[in-house]
Amino acid sequence: MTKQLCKEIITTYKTSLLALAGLELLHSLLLLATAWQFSGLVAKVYQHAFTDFPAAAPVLLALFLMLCLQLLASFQQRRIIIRLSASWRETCRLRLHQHVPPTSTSPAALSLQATETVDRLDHLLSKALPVTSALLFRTPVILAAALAADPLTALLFALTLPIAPFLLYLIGQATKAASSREWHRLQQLNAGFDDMLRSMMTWKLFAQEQAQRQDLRALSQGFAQTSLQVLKLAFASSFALELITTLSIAIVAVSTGLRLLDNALAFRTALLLLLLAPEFYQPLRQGGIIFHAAIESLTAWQKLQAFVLAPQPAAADGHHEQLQLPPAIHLHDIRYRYPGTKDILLGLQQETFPAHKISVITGPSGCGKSTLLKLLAGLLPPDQGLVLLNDQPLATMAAASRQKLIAYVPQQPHLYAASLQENVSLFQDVPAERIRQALRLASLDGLLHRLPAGLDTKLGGNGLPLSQGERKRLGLARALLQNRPVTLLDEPTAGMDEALEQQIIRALTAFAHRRTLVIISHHPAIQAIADKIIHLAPYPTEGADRP
Ligand SMILES: Nc1ncnc2c1ncn2[C@@H]1O[C@H](COP(=O)(O)OP(=O)(O)OP(=O)(O)O)[C@@H](O)[C@H]1O
Repeated sequence: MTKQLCKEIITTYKTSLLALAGLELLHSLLLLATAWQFSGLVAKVYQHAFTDFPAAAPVLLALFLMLCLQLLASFQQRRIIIRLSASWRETCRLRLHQHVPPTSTSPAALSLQATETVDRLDHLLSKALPVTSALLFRTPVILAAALAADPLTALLFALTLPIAPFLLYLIGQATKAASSREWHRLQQLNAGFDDMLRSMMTWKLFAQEQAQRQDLRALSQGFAQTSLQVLKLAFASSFALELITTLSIAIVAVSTGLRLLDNALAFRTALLLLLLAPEFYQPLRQGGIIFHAAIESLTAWQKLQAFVLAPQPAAADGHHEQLQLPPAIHLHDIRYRYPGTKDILLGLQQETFPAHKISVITGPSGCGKSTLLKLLAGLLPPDQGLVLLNDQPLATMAAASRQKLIAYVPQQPHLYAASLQENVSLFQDVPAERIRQALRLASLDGLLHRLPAGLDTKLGGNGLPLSQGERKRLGLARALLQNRPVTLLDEPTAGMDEALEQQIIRALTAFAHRRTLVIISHHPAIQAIADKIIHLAPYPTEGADRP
């Protein structure tokens, strides 16, 4: 899993990572030069080599410049890392958006993935990346310098270095499981809270808020406990690493100090080693602090990788240009069962929705009419069989081609927190007159006149809420504006009065000319304009007799 993530980041951000590596190397060499210069300065002061300040001025100036360059290198590294992390999170969100299955993921789970989960990846890049680059460049540079200056200290560095990673490995095993548990609890809490907010009115009506409150409290406590467990482990790992690195520095200090007393080591070399020892162990120290955050990031990555690593959706493949329009839709031996359910919901041997015609689907509630419409729209792939547009299998068409051919209006169209114009045009640049015309055809001109800011009136979110019927007609206006050769409508007139239904029917009859129109409806008035009526029967459950 980590390997795939690393591969993805390395291939996407090769140039930034190379720049980062170069800066880290420069930073390490500057650090070494500063320590060397500083130890030389102190040694000369100690040996009274400088008689006055001007004699020491060039060395001090060189030191100052080196420190400034170090700061500059750090600043640049930080900039690259922050940009890289922001860009990677943006990429993840875009891919999540591209690959979200339209029907099978709950909005709560999705919003958690798009916000909290993606943000947790930041720890990995903004915290773990600097430590990794320091371990890869600074540690070997200092080790090589120590080897040149004093092989015994280099040996001490080399012997104490692997203790910390080994310890982290042990702690990591425990942290991984705890982090996973914490994540699971957070998802439960999120879903519970989302559910409670949606059903608040119902709970109040049935005086059940108290029970809900208790459920939510139990979920929150569960999450708090697992979070505390993770924090305890994080504290233990940081403490263990601090202890080990401090002891290691102390061993190096005692060894150099004793040999200095014995005159086995020059003063300048001893000072240089003492200056370098904390720098050598610094990445390991930081490793302890970021280790827990990195595990959290990896747990988050587990949830995201299926979306992020999925192949990119192909651009329009020209299928929509080759088809004779509007296409007829043919079904061949279709079977569909929702993932996680026991029984097949839909089974159709042969069915055709003819071109230039209105087909109406009817059938008892729950028999799978809306599911069939989603199969026709290509939003759900059948488990078995083929959906063909003329002779082209829908499954082999690029999503972009499908979108150019098919408009789908669900039972409850979503209202975006945006203007009426944007809600109808779905954020496309469309002349206002065409939007007004679509609203007129969908019998929403009355609403348009009532709205204070006309097409610019904000809807959804904190804007104006629409009635169920208005929402339905807004979905219809979208489809009329999109003007696709295949238009699929799920109960477009449900809940409307007769007069309104007649207006919609007139608009649909005119619209159906030169299109393949498929409508789910129980209404006799809609069935009266149908060229073909398809009665969908519930698919027999296992053990029952097939019709
Ligand atoms: N995402 C899903 N996962 C599992 N089961 C689902 C899912 N969506 C729908 N179902 C189930 O599939 C069955 C058919 O649903 P569908 O909405 O297609 O029926 P319908 O015939 O359109 O019903 P209605 O006329 O009441 O709108 C229902 O029992 C429903 O619970």
